[in-house]
Amino acid sequence: MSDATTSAVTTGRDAGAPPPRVLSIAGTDPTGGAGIQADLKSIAANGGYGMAVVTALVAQNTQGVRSIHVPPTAFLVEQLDAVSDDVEIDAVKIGMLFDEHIVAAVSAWLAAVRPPLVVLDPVMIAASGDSLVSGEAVAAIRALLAEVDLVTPNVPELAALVEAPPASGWDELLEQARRLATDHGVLVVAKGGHLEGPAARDALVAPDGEIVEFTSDRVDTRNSHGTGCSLSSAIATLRVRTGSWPAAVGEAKRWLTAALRDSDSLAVGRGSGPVSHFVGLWDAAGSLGPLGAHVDRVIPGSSAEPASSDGDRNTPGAAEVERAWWASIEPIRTATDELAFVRYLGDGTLDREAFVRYLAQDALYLREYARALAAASLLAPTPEEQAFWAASANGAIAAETELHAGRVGHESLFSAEPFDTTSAYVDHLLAFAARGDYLGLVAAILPCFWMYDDIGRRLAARRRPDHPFGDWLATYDDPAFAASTRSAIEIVTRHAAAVDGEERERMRRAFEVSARHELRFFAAPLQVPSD
Ligand SMILES: Nc1ncnc2c1ncn2[C@@H]1O[C@H](COP(=O)(O)OP(=O)(O)O)[C@@H](O)[C@H]1O
Ligand SMILES: Cc1ncc(COP(=O)(O)O)c(N)n1
Repeated sequence: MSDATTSAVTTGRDAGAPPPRVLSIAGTDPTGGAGIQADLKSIAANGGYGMAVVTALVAQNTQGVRSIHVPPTAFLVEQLDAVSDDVEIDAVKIGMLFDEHIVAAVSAWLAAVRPPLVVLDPVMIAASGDSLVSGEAVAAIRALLAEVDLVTPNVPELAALVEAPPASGWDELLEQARRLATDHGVLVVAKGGHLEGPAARDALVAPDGEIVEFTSDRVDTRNSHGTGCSLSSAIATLRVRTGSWPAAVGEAKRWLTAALRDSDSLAVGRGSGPVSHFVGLWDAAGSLGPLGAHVDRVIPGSSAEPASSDGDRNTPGAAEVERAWWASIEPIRTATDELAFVRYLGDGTLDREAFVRYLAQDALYLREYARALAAASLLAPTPEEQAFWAASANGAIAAETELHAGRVGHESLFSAEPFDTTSAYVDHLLAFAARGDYLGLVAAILPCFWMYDDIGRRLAARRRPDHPFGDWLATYDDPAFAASTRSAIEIVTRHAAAVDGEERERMRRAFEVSARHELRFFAAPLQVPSD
């Protein structure tokens, strides 16, 4: 299994490569929220070409499962062969397998075809609580783990696979995931959707025990039908596109959270409804205006009216801006993750002097960053934004600087000279402030929130009792900072969605330049400063 990060999720299409051809092998949901129907939407929403082989037909809706019809296994094999005899498959996502006969047929097909990537969602129980597997299936699914790259159990599925009671907390969930990963030599995405608490946490756990955590705010909705199906299909698709499992899981979760947030807008069914798979795309399509906008010829005598052509057809919504901007800095984010400084900080092997150099630069940076935030408050068009930036300025100067001073001592901190990388970053921010350019300024401010929050989550997950930088890594795991990051993203992307394309691109460039400054900032402590 290679983790080399190659192509980026920067565009809808990856240069030179066809869209990933992703096959879902799963059951059906006629209401379109789970199973194969959800998989096809998820694959498409994440830039792949979806294909589907049906294991079982399920008469279900948002309220529950009514009955299950399983076609003969021989027909399942015919469907599988029909696909693999003709199409080059880039990734397979396996969902509902229902019984051991289906598991055996899929297992034999995998052994013969050997698709490059296999993700297994070990579906056992629908969100409604109904069982989707028969008696012997769990043992057969456990045996199938030897043939897959990554498995995505929820809390009860993980418990069934490791033959333990369902985890009641995060640490217990991680422990079970570690056991499953080690025992079966498989990557595990342990999903914490069923746990309590304000955050929805998932973790990617490797057989060697390495854990990468992914956290989002818990969306207040009952529309969790098909979240597991959608997540696993997105991961399979994005793994092909990014070449990296952590990037694929992170991107998939980010997309799913946006789709959950928009789910109430769908109004499908009276139970636990589907997520809004095409949230970004529909935001963009919404700007096409009323249906009929594409009528470009009116035949004399017909009653058809040409639709109004005003409005910017390419205007995205805030969610789409969020996704596009984050994707546009994917190579920068990956390069940051791969920096020796970040890796050594995570595994605890970082040289202490380099760590102190980093703290000193960070303290110098934060003083000026606080000024940039204060300027954003000064220029803000609404009292809410004014208050948000002012509170962030306060947070940056007070809490963070205290934190640094507590570690290194005021003297060595403030006697340090700024590195060129620090000065360049600060100058980039303050130039927007000096020009009174609110939109450029807040776009430039955003990566410090967003990238720090993103990297911080992964670093915080590396903590262990004897970690030399353990107390520092713990500071990255701050729910209040995660909440501020979310607010900052929402403020900036809302503005970016409201301006014209040229202005939006100017903002995105300010954002991207700051992202590059973040990369250089993290690289600097291990580089010999130039004169
Ligand atoms: N209310 C929620 N808000 C945000 N993310 C959620 C929520 N519920 C579930 N998720 C996410 O959806 C995915 C599926 O999670 P989970 O509900 O645990 O699995 P399943 O759908 O298989 O039962 C995970 O990434 C989880 O973190
Ligand atoms: C055919 C089928 N497959 C899977 C699920 C579970 O969906 P989820 O766990 O994603 O809510 C489902 N309800 N129907």
